[in-house]
Amino acid sequence: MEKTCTDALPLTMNSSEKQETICIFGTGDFGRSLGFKMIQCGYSVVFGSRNPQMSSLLPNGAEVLSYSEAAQNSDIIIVAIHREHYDFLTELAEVLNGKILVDVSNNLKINQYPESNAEYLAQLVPGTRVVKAFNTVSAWALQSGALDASRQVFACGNDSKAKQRVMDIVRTLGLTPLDQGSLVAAKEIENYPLQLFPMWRFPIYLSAVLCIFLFFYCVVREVIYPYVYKKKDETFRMAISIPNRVFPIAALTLLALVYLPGVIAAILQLYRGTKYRRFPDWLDHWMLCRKQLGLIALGFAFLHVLYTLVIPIRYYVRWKLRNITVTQIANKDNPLSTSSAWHSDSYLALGILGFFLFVLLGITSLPSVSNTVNWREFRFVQSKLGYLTLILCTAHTLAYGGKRFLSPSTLRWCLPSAYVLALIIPCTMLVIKFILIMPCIDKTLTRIRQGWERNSKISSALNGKTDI
Ligand SMILES: Cc1cc2nc3c(=O)[nH]c(=O)nc-3n(C[C@H](O)[C@H](O)[C@H](O)COP(=O)(O)OP(=O)(O)OC[C@H]3O[C@@H](n4cnc5c(N)ncnc54)[C@H](O)[C@@H]3O)c2cc1C
Ligand SMILES: NC(=O)C1=CN([C@@H]2O[C@H](COP(=O)(O)OP(=O)(O)OC[C@H]3O[C@@H](n4cnc5c(N)ncnc54)[C@H](OP(=O)(O)O)[C@@H]3O)[C@@H](O)[C@H]2O)C=CC1
Ligand code: HEM
Ligand SMILES: [Fe+3]
Repeated sequence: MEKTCTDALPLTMNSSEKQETICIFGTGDFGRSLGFKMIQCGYSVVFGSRNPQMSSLLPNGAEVLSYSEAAQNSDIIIVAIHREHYDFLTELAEVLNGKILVDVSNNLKINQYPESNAEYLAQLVPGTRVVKAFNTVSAWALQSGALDASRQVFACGNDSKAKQRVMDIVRTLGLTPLDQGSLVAAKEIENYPLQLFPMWRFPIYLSAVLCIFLFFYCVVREVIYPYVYKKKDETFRMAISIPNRVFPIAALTLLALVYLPGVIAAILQLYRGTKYRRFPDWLDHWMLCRKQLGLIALGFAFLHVLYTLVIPIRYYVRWKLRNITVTQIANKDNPLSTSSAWHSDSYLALGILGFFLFVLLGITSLPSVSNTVNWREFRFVQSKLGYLTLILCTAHTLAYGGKRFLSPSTLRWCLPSAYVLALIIPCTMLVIKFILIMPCIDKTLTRIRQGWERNSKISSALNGKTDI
């Protein structure tokens, strides 16, 4: 079992077990934090610095020398210096010859330089073996131990032995090394910490546009229309009842958009008669951000449930109930309508069941949970239960609308009730999916997915073409 150091107290190592000496160039934030962590894990650390006497705040137990003296103490040198200050390393070429240089640098902008910092370092001191690593770990996380977000260390390098040595150090520090191949991958690794939720951008924009559109649609129907025709001020609806239309409709629409690409992908494969041609980029990207779409949809569903919980305590609802009670007393008999009881209880029950499965989908997408299930189990939950969630939530909305569906009395300026908008994508989707799972079609699709091709001659000629 490999020894790794999590956040243990400095280990007292007897001399025989002393681990190798690591040299760190630069006594700045990152150099100091990495040195501190390394000493904690039993390494001996020698810092290289421009002013060894002046360096303060260094972890105790560390030695600090000039760069060239420090380099002679180890064959692994971690260059904790900004790329802009690499030039002086050419003067150390002789003492660095044959050593492993670990480039930990990041840039301020994506693709700031034509080549990666690691490749630039390899050009500056060609006699060394450069490995890229540690740039995705923050100095603060190293120091505070809060490594949850950045426990993964992407590593790459042309010399596999050197890369292995560095990855062993990563493991000893309790981090997770991910081998990304040769030094060519350094550019991507350097861009990685600069991206800001790359997979969330499209889903967030789409959700924002959807919510804004739905909000104004409901304001037109439920605030402006009554004001124009009945001079009634219903602006208070913008606080609870309109958001409690916007959020559930957005939740249902986004949930349908999670499963729509799978349907489009299936239709594409049937149309092409093969699974061996790439999906168009827009479909690829859509497929890749389904998780984010699904989680945003779940967030909206939660909001909808919270807004629904407060319905009975709303002043407006209590005022309405009081009025109904008064009229009921006035005209005495008002027998229970079992059909209305059935109607309201059934749509609520469908909503609760749909929401339960929705939450289950969200839980299985937590890495700690999805890592414990195999691919088939994951797909069963995400795909099969996902569709069941969609069916239940669509049925909940249909039942909620009941007989009002598109009845002329609900149209306002020809605009149907908002919930009708929620039904467009899910119902279309479910109808197409229903057709796709017809045995005759499903059998062909399954064969295609198992590698059968309608006409391998034509498709081999077409192979590699990307779009339709
Ligand atoms: C709350 C929530 C959380 C979610 N979390 C995640 C998550 O963590 N990770 C995630 O990936 N998704 C997540 N999703 C999105 C969604 O549940 C999954 O992507 C789900 O797998 C989609 O199922 P599908 O049947 O539409 O598509 P898939 O099962 O992915 O299939 C899509 C298409 O891929 C092709 N295909 C599928 N299987 C094969 C095969 N064996 N051979 C060839 N082609 C094939 C077919 O064309 C198929 O139509 C989440 C959704 C929600 C609502
Ligand atoms: N800070 C962080 O969280 C992370 C930083 N990194 C990377 O680590 C490297 C160091 O970052 P960080 O420690 O924050 O930077 P700092 O500016 O805090 O420290 C850089 C160190 O480089 C040394 N250095 C050598 N030559 C020069 C020079 N000409 N001008 C200035 N400094 C020089 C200095 O050490 P001395 O004075 O002893 O010579 C200085 O302390 C960078 O490449 C950064 O991208 C990567 C991941 C996270
Ligand atoms: C605990 C679970 C749920 C309960 C108790 C519930 C309850 C309700 C209630 C009471 C309404 C009527 C709201 C009103 O008249 O103001 C409603 C409407 C609606 N619900 Fe739910 N719901 C649940 C879950 C869901 C989920 C998971 C979805 C979709 C993903 C959803 C989608 C909708 C939609 C689209 C409407 C119509 C909104 C409108 O146009 O007014 N609901 N729900
Ligand atoms: Fe810094």
